[in-house]
Amino acid sequence: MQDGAVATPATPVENETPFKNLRDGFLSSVPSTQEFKEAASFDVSKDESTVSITVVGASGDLAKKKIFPALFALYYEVIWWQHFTIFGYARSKMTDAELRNMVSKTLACRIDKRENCGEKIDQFLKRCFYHSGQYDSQENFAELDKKLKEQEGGRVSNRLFYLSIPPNIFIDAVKCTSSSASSGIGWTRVIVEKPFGRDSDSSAALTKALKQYLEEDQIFRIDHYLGKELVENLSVLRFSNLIFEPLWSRQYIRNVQLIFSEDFGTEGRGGYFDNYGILRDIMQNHLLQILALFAMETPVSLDAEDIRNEKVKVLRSMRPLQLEDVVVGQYKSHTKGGVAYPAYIDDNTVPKGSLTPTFAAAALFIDNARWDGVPFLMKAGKALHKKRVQFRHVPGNLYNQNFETDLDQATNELIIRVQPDEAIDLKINNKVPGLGMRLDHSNLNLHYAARYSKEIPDAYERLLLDAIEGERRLFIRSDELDAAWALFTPVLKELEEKNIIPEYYPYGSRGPVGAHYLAARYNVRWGDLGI
Ligand SMILES: NC(=O)C1=CN([C@@H]2O[C@H](COP(=O)(O)OP(=O)(O)OC[C@H]3O[C@@H](n4cnc5c(N)ncnc54)[C@H](OP(=O)(O)O)[C@@H]3O)[C@@H](O)[C@H]2O)C=CC1
Ligand SMILES: O=C1O[C@H](COP(=O)(O)O)[C@@H](O)[C@H](O)[C@H]1O
Repeated sequence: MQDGAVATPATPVENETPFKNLRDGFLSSVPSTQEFKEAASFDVSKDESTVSITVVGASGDLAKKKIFPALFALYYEVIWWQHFTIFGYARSKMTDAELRNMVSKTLACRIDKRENCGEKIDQFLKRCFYHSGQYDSQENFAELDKKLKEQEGGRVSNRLFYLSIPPNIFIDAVKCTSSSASSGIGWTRVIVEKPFGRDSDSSAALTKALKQYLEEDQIFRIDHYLGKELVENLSVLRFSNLIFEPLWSRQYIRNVQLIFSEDFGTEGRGGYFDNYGILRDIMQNHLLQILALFAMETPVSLDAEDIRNEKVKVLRSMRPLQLEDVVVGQYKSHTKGGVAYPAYIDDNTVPKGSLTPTFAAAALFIDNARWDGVPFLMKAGKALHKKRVQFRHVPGNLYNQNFETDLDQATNELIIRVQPDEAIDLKINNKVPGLGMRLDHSNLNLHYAARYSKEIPDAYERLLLDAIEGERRLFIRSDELDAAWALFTPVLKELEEKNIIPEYYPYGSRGPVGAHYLAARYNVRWGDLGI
């Protein structure tokens, strides 16, 4: 709490909530065996069944950076299923020992952070195996199936395949998985990584192809932003606080801003990125998902289908993005403090003369009774001056100029910082103490690091646990995906067909000035990136 206004209770909320199930205890403490037994509803058949997780593309960047560390964190925090196996699968030749060595390197940085971590890593690695094969070989997947069966030891087998591979080989891998390596009696689920196509047509084709081999409820389309703590908290903030929900409409909210800013370029991923650009990489998925959660109507229940129904409804109420409501940019080289930062096109995996946007700002509108006329402004960019993802909404002002304050400055704002330093800030106006009447602006804030001692789980931990539990709430349904692409496809086509030249901005800057003109057109000033 800033400005020393009100004392907060000394006991953190986490200590007031007794352990109820594995998720409640998740990351706060490792549950005792007794607690684990009491949480039997978590996995009723844990003695008889097995869970096998196969990371397809195990040699790749995402597997090393996110998936194996998340699996280990789940293992460390949740004791986990008595019988579980993790397989890496890729074309690279590796033995089990080499995979374990690779995984242990990715975990090394965690060792000193957690109690008994080294011991836990050793136990975890013993459950990790590797099989080398082609992504389109039924025979190689049948070999994997055989190895999985050996580990499953005749128990009911539940299998999760995480497709951490480039999109052009998704379908081959799904086909082989479903025909040669799916589980017999238990469930088989497949996590699919973005990008889910490049536009409406390619996305529909991908969905159609996936559905040749899988039912919709077997497909878990991951958008890792939905697994981020502050994005999860958005619905809680909205629907459990009476002070917010009545204000959540055009009547009180002037504009909503969703800002994604990275302080590094495409570094090493230029080949992938150039085929997609920032609108597809960040806006059409991560930012639009946050927008949908922010703007949807109250769902009938917290069930996955009820929430996803509301998200689809709000996405379908939106106007497709118009070319005049988009500004695109691309970073150029810049030297600062004697260090030369490269331009996007200096990346040797990017084609010469590429016009692919690394920055975009956009204004979107929802044509429904709640949001009619409210601009939802998005800004996303790489190689900017700060690393920050946040969104804010700006309600109208109740006071007027008579009180020696800048009217625009005096609006209330709710700022939700997704990362880093997760925080929620509510900007309020208050009177400066004294005999006069002068207004000041202060923040009521919840800074997670100060409020909670527990480590915030990585989005991939939450999402992997959800997929294993069959919880679909945070995964994208195919009709959601169609609705999201319908909003972006026309403008993406226009940008490409008209060869729109991006505005060039220096690496490490605040991005193109065009973003400010776009916001100004809707009478909006971008919020400062700091809270
Ligand atoms: N990396 C990231 O931060 C993010 C990635 N994603 C998505 O996750 C998925 C995996 O990403 P990432 O790990 O970066 O991908 P990689 O490029 O590292 O590829 C993963 C593995 O797939 C195999 N592979 C790569 N290219 C080909 C090819 N042309 N043909 C056949 N096999 C190939 C390689 O394994 P081998 O040669 O051993 O078979 C490689 O190790 C992608 O869909 C990506 O879009 C999504 C969000 C973030
Ligand atoms: O999906 C993607 O997300 C990352 C940013 O993820 P974060 O969790 O680190 O915020 C982005 O760098 C990448 O380009 C994109 O594909």
